[in-house]
Amino acid sequence: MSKKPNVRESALNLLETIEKNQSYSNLLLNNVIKKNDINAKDVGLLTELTYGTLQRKMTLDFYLQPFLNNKKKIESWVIQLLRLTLYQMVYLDKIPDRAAIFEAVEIAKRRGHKGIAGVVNGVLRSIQREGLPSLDTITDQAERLSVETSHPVWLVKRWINQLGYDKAKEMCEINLTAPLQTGRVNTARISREECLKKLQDEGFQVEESPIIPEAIKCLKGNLANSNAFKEGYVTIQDESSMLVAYALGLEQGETVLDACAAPGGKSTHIAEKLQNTGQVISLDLHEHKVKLIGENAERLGLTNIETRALDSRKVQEHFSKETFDRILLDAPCSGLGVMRRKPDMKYTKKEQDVAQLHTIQLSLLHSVAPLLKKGGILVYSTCTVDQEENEHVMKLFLKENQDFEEDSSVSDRMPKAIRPLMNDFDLQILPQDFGSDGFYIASLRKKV
Ligand SMILES: C[S@@+](CC[C@H](N)C(=O)[O-])C[C@H]1O[C@@H](n2cnc3c(N)ncnc32)[C@H](O)[C@@H]1O
Repeated sequence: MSKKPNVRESALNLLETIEKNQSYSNLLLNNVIKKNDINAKDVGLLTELTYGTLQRKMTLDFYLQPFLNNKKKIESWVIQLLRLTLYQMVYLDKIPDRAAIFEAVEIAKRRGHKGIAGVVNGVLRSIQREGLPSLDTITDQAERLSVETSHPVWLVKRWINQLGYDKAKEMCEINLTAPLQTGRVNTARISREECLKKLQDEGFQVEESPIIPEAIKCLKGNLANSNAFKEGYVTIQDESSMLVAYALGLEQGETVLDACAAPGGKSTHIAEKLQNTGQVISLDLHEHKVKLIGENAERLGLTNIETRALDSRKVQEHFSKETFDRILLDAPCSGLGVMRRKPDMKYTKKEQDVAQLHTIQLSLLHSVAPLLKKGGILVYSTCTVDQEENEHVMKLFLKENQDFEEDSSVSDRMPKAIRPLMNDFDLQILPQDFGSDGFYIASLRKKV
């Protein structure tokens, strides 16, 4: 009978799969936890080891490099094992170095042979003896920040150019920390106070968000496992995403198009804000994704959402001009604002991806624009922090669509705490602003 892998072996297996398949770390981790029925204590350690090692990959490689110089070609699983162990030695106070090294050597013996175990032991003991190489040898500012915070140098340079060094540095640093889980209370069914009470009675450590009236912070536990979630009182959503429904300035009874809607986080928020009146038409490319919107709506008891699998670049074939009071385009994007949640993205994204997205974002905007009623509001949002996908897209769209104008009243609709961050008609949230995802929201109005 095969023995269940221990936590470090599971972390090693995960790191290998993530690197080979370039699969999303968050999805893989959840699958492994479910499949191996890992207990709560070990889930914490497995998450820390996997995410931590991934988050710090480039820094760990910088530290390892001088100790690997004279070694013949080392297999990739051994490199992963060295990264994983060095991560524990450098960043985790609770695990003594000797325990981390002992475990690594045992894994190397089981997975490889005595020779490999000897290499692993030798490299780790040398680091322990000689200490880590100094980052001060890197003189270029961008390169140093890249290695120090484990972000590709093209991205660091891009952020320094767009935001300045200090903001770029803050963002790289916060990307190394674990995000807090936040939830959105379904105010069509329950007040925030009552929902908090329900969750507290279930043993969750939750509190009000000071930023958004219907948001809660979950300090301990996973809201997805709560009865309040299963019974449709709460949805797991980042606070930045919750601002989109505010920007739309919804009024009861309105007809709203959500053109890129799956899995339905924002559609369901809109439907809740409409208090189950009006109609939300939620589109996404594929049937299986659209199904998720329906499932979420059902869980939340929302009956004002209609879903369709559709390429939103073809919406004009399906809906008449000036059908909708509000349109949301929560566009496909590079996701550079959510790197904390998906650290593997740091190493898989390429600079040319950003330029390609810009084209589809604009074409989606052009397609949905005629469907908006005169005087209606079009909100464009992304979970990225890149100007090319955000401000530049807006600028081009406005230039080519003279029947739209910047909607400077959007600030009045936002929660008070957000207003100081707003520009005239748009808002770029950085993860360091209040700990939420990096996110962009712009509001445009169709001229009357
Ligand atoms: C940022 S996600 C949407 C998240 C969603 N608004 C939410 O809050 O749950 C972008 C979505 O756009 C969809 N998408 C990409 N291209 C599309 C297109 N041409 N037509 C419709 N949906 C598209 C993707 O499938 C993806 O689900």
